[in-house]
Amino acid sequence: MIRAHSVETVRAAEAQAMAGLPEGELMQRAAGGLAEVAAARLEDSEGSTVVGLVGSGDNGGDTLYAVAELADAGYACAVVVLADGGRDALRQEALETAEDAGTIVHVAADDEEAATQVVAEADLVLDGIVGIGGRPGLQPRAARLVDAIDDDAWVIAVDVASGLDPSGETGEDDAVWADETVTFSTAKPAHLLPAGEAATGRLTVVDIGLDLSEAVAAVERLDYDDVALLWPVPGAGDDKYSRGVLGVVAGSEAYPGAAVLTTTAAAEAGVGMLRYVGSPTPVGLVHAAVPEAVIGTGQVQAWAVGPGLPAEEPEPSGHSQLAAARVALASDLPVVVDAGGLELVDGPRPAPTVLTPHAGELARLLTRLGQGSAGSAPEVTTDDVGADPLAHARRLADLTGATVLLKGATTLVVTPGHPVRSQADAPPWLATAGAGDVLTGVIGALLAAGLEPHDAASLGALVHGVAADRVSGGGPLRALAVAHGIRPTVRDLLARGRTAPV
Ligand SMILES: NC(=O)C1=CN([C@@H]2O[C@H](COP(=O)(O)OP(=O)(O)OC[C@H]3O[C@@H](n4cnc5c(N)ncnc54)[C@H](O)[C@@H]3O)[C@@H](O)[C@H]2O)[C@@H](O)CC1
Ligand SMILES: [K+]
Repeated sequence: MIRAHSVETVRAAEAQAMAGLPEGELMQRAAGGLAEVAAARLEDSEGSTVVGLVGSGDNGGDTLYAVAELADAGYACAVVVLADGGRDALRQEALETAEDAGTIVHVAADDEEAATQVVAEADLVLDGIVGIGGRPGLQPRAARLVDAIDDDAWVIAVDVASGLDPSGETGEDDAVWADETVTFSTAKPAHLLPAGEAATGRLTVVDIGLDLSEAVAAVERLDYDDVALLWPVPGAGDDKYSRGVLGVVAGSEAYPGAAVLTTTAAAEAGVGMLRYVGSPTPVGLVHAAVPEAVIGTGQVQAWAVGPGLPAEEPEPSGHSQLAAARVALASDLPVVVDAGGLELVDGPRPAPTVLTPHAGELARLLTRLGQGSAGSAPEVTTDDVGADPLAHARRLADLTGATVLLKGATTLVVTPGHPVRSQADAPPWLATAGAGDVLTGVIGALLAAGLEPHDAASLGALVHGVAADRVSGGGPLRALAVAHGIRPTVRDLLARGRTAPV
């Protein structure tokens, strides 16, 4: 699992580490790790010129010491001072070390033209304008210099891409767009959340010795090795019932395929048993495509409700299906609710619940629930959710007490009382009709096996994304192929867990 810690947590760990170390030791470690990564990238790209953009804080200090090491190693190095107050505002010892090693110093406020030229010519740029002490946005001069960076240059953000909100709460267009971020001891929320992830680029964590083992993470991301830890694997004493029975209420005369996709994915995820509830056309299709499924209601351990369910415009043949959906939602069993099923959600349920909206569905649901509780809450739009996905997912989680899985290039899983999970495993090709139905089937299978909603949703998102990646192989995919990719993906991820060193 990748964990990101808040700025406050990192600063506390830093203070604790510094208490037992000589002054400046942490910065030396940070700068040393940074210089090592930079040198490796220069070697790979046969680059020779380095520019550090430096601000007044410790982020600038890290950068100055790293540039000094690169200058010592023979690279042609310059720094561009962006701190208000120029040279005097920098850490003097760090500046002297860089200059002694042969670094040329330009003060942007004194000669912006010369500074712009040196930036434009660099093969590698170290962004040390601001780090975790930064406020969102760049000052105009910094923005102009960042604009001057050559498209072919390798841009390394030191700790956090300058201009981002380190907490990843608010998005910011005016930020350094890094190819890589070198951060220290732990990821920061901005690296893993939609508001900052794209500007972060590749994330490289350099260990500087902060102890965060007991610290609560602000954001988590499951990785491949977590599958073996979390995936429900049957034991010798299990039978189909003990492994979990999933009831699927999905598909309709208008959208019969959703039933096939959801049940196929649940079967591929290895559910103990499947029950399917629907109208005649999808029943026929499920019968043919997933012969393992039992048609009709019966005892289940969890429900998957909603893909292809026209809850707003019920079909004449779908009344008993809609009634089954309402019974499932009113039950004390775990439920994953998607698409049409979300129209039936009217507040908290007393049992484990996963809601899987995309941005538009989340906006509609918040508008509806917000109006219900506050009387005159303003309408929430899809654009509102797009601009601030985490806050809106949190709002729905708070209103319903449910786990909210907000789909997107980065999928967020928000459960009250848990660190946010953020998964970015899928290729953009997965943005295709039916992909959500597959995800619902996988999460349903995991809930039926007894996983907590937070784990079921994030593990489901991971496996769904990895399966899509494998199926795509860099090209188009279709949702049914992703559903069929779930089984080999889980098998290989479990095998990876068995062979991983203990
Ligand atoms: N906390 C830690 O554990 C460690 C921190 N280190 C480095 O120290 C950094 C944090 O240093 P600081 O706390 O000095 O803070 P920063 O270096 O992030 O920047 C703070 C300074 O920038 C100014 N500023 C804030 N937002 C700005 C903006 N948008 N535009 C222009 N100026 C802005 C502030 O007024 C302040 O003077 C980390 O990101 C990391 O690079 C490392 O040296 C090693 C360990
Ligand atoms: K930075």
